[in-house]
Amino acid sequence: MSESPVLLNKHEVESLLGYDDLIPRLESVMGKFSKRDSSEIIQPVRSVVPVQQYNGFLGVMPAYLAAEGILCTKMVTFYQRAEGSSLPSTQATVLLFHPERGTVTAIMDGEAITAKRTAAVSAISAKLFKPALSEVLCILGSGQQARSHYDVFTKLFKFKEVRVWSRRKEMAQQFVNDLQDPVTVCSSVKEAVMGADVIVTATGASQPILFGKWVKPGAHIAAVGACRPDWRELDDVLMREAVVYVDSREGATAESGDIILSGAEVFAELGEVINGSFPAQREKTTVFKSLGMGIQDAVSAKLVLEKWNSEH
Ligand SMILES: NC(=O)c1ccc[n+]([C@@H]2O[C@H](COP(=O)([O-])OP(=O)(O)OC[C@H]3O[C@@H](n4cnc5c(N)ncnc54)[C@H](O)[C@@H]3O)[C@@H](O)[C@H]2O)c1
Ligand SMILES: O=C(O)[C@@H]1CCCCN1
Repeated sequence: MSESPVLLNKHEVESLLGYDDLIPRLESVMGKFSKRDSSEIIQPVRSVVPVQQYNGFLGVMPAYLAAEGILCTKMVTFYQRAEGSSLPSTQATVLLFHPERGTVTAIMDGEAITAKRTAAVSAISAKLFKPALSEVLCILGSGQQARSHYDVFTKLFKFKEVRVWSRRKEMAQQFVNDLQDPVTVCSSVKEAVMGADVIVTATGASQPILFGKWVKPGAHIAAVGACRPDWRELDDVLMREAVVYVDSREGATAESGDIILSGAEVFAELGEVINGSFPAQREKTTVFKSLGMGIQDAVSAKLVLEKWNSEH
């Protein structure tokens, strides 16, 4: 008789998933992915079903990591919400399967996984690409991704100043009120990014909000929003002047409006830099365009289940 799957809610996943264990696993799996060894990793570009009348999408993100014995799928809905909407824009559930039996071994919240693994991968990009002397961090957006990015970037790096901007200033103020350490609320994107060494864009924008003319030469931009071919966060100047890195070439060329519409060239995948196949051009202005990958969810969910099993 097959055992029932382990069911884990958002609070349980949140408490079981820590960056100290997660970051090395993500570095390893991103490097393996970029080797394109299909006997190791199978991850198709996600399937996305538009829910047009509600400005939403359903994404299905399968991944199989043979060596680690991880068979996983994340189902995620993401919506462009009207300003002031109380509904979350991103919701997700992750299923783990027994690779041999095909049975479901765990069903867990995907929102905490998505928030943490996305920020962790951005932090890996910052480790590789941010200027040697990085004193100012700027975060554009004040939602789930903005908070997870704040948490992991201030955990890993020492910044003299952290700034935040949100399209609704009261939301930026609320974001800051929830934090222990001082963060400057900025009234415009220009004010927030001028002189910043590291910029995180984590908004639901579909038109550019970050313009290359404002960006300090040599800065690093971790851009996690705009995950549709017709959505933008970054303008053409920035996309064409920066050295552009991506999580996956296939995902970026299928889904990134910032890359597709600007005609920017992709220099390398993050995993190719981790493998040493391509250099980290830290001295130049760099953009890491993140779309999100099923393998990131897979290693995150496996880590959560391992931790849960060790405690039960
Ligand atoms: N790269 C990845 O792996 C990944 C993972 C999850 C989410 N995302 C994307 O990141 C973005 C943020 O996700 P989230 O979960 O933090 O969402 P969220 O709804 O929690 O936060 C979105 C933030 O963007 C702001 N915003 C919304 N529309 C805007 C607009 N038109 N202009 C400027 N700001 C706007 C909101 O006010 C809010 O501060 C979304 O585009 C989402 O699809 C990417
Ligand atoms: O990889 C993810 O989880 C997200 C879902 C929302 C759209 C962007 N990618």
